[in-house]
Amino acid sequence: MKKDTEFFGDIQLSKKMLAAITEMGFEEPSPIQSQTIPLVLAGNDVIGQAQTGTGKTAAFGIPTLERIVDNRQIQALVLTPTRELAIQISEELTKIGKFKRIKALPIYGGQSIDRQIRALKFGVQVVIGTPGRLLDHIRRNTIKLDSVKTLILDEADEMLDMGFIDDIETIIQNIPAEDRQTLLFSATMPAPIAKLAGRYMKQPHKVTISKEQLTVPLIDQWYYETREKLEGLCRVLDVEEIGRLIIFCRTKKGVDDLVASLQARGYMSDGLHGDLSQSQRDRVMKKFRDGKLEILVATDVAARGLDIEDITHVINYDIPQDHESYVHRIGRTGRAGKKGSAITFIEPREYRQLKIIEKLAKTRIIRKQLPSSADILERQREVIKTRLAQTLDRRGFTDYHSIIVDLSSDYDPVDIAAAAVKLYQEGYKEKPEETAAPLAHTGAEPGMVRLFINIGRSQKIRPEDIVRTIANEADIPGSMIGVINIYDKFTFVEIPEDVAERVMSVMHRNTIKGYKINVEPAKSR
Ligand SMILES: Nc1ncnc2c1ncn2[C@@H]1O[C@H](COP(=O)(O)OP(=O)(O)OP(=O)(O)O)[C@@H](O)[C@H]1O
Ligand SMILES: [Mg+2]
Repeated sequence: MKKDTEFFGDIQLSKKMLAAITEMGFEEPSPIQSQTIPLVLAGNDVIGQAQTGTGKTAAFGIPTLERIVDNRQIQALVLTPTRELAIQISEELTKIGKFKRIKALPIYGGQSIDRQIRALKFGVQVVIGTPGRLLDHIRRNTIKLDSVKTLILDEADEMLDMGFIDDIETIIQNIPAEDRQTLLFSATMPAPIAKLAGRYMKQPHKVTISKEQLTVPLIDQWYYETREKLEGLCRVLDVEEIGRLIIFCRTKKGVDDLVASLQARGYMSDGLHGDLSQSQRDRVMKKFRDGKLEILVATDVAARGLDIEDITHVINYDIPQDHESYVHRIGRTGRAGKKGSAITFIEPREYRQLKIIEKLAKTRIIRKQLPSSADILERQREVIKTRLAQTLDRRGFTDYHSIIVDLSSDYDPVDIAAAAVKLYQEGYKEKPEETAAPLAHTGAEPGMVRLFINIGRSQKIRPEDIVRTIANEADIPGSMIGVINIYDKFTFVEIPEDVAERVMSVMHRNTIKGYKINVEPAKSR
């Protein structure tokens, strides 16, 4: 007889299932997977708790999809707290169910309901949804849940949290109770959840991986105490070797403000929060996943479940409201065995709150001093060294040989090279980002050039002062100068292209009301 099962660790799975997860690069089950998959396959209710990034999606996904039969009825329903997570889980389940040809459909608010209705009519076996939109479909009678056998609450504690509980109960009431299997998964399971779960679950098996520590040991965790968080953040961004980064803020406005400040300083960043349109949310997430965006600034909407490759750092620009939020936020890095760094900024009065989080998350968050100017310089030197080495390796600089040959009759070659680096470093200091094109037109009207003016801590400088100074120093009428945008410590002006060079050279290292200012072309994002 032909064998149609194979082993994943010591779990017996169908060949089709094993082929799919092998294609996904899974060789061995993770601890939560080896403990929960057999229980779920046997039809049990399960509460699964394991650290962030340890494969909980596949822990419920593999056995649930393995039990799905070949018809076009909804047999499994996954509830998630956010739209982005619904999309992500739908993608992962589609991969897991690839050879079983399982149709999974994400259903969430902000997306055309008609399109969802058409897809549901076509017939799918797994639905992954956010509670609000699911309720919508239930009320419109556009979704049939009477053949659902498995209900999964991913991020169960968040789902059962006060805000969601009524919605969840209504959804549960639409699923036949007799043969319903219920699964709860999360990295955090506060005690009251187990009690609540008792209402919906039948003799649940509780599986807990690693009781000692809620956070992942591969994540380095530290904090900075400062009253100047923006300045501190920029220093950190200048010294840390960052691949991809999520910065968490407490409020939507906080996200918008920080994005504006970072963009103005030339850091490629964009925001994600609940007030954006769904198409904006999708666009930002796509850019971030595709590596076209280095810094994602977000509210807690991005704290749970998101699995994005190579996030090297998570920064809590605002301290999280509780230890659960801390655990989930920092868990966006250090996933699937990779290393990560989690940095928290606190103001002096938030020290106690940090200590409470540290204690409840059963972790260690060490204190560090903000990088000094010397650290930043040191890092710039390293970057220059790397770039020089790359340039040397790539060749293509022979055009410049004659300069060196000419100079070497009078100077030592090592001195010439060092002087070239100094020249570069001085330029580099003024333009921290390599993308700073000379006189960038970033966002400016045709024929105009936008300049970025950093006025440091000199809060007393008003836009009129800036316009007057530029007009006087560069000898152009004030009416030619447009003031674009005013933030705390910097502002943009737009000036005609043909006077840009002059304004730049006159204004460079000038002062306004005795304060030193810094003028440079606005950088493209
Ligand atoms: N057995 C495995 N072998 C290799 N990689 C795996 C395995 N299981 C899961 N992964 C990968 O590990 C990553 C993290 O998995 P997943 O998103 O399911 O974590 P999680 O436990 O749900 O985390 P969170 O608590 O943040 O939601 C994913 O990229 C997933 O594809
Ligand atoms: Mg998850």
